[in-house]
Amino acid sequence: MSTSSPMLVFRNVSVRTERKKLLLDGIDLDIPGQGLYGIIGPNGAGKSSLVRTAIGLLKTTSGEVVLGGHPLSSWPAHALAAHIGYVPQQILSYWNLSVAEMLHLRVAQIPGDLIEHCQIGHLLERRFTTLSGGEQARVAIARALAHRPRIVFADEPAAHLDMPHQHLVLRLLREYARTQTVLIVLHDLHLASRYCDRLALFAGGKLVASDTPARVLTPEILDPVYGVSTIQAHVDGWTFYTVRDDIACP
Ligand SMILES: Nc1ncnc2c1ncn2[C@@H]1O[C@H](COP(=O)(O)OP(=O)(O)OP(=O)(O)O)[C@@H](O)[C@H]1O
Repeated sequence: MSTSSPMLVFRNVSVRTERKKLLLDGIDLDIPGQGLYGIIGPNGAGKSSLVRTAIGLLKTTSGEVVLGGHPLSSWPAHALAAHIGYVPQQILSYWNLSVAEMLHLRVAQIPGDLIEHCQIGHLLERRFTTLSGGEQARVAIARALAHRPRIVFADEPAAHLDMPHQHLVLRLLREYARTQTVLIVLHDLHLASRYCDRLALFAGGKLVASDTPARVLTPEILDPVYGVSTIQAHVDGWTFYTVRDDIACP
């Protein structure tokens, strides 16, 4: 399939839990065959549910997810595992493995440039469970990219990272997205505006807007969704976002 065709398509996708709670509500979205695609929105908006549905961890109640031109439901599990990389929101390891052992579960030969780019060379012999949150996040990103998947899902990979490592990881994912598809959940709107090619804004399980960062990150669109009055500051060509302090958070 060419990089110009969509890599991932949601066609009128709704997802309900067994107790009938609506997690996603009629989502129509095309994710291109390359580029860094940001998913933003308030807590509980449905961002993780979208990612979990895209990789088959949540089943659609109606509508269809199409991955690489084929219905997600038709993908054999081993082919799906080879095609995608996933950085979950909560990174868990149930075994007392070293970082090198964890990565070797994915690939026989760990790419040296990936170790360098994720800055995890000094962590390879450490037990994963003893790492700090930021160190675990960098290992999780290396693990997600190690087998060169066609599409990567990263659910808040920047959440535990300090400022330099946030940019390190965003640059790494943007570089990867030059030829592949990367879908990333972000809360930091500055990072979203600076690194993402396109953004999809979610609220209450619905897709509110899907466009370039400049077109989505406007007070007219953000304020009703976040229930606050946003301010944008422009410094050195970058845009930074915050809220006025004279209003109550929702
Ligand atoms: N299995 C489930 N059963 C019941 N409710 C669920 C389930 N999974 C998610 N939810 C609820 O659905 C809503 C969307 O959850 P989701 O994790 O997709 O939000 P999110 O946008 O990723 O939020 P956050 O920014 O807080 O991580 C939340 O209210 C959540 O509590």
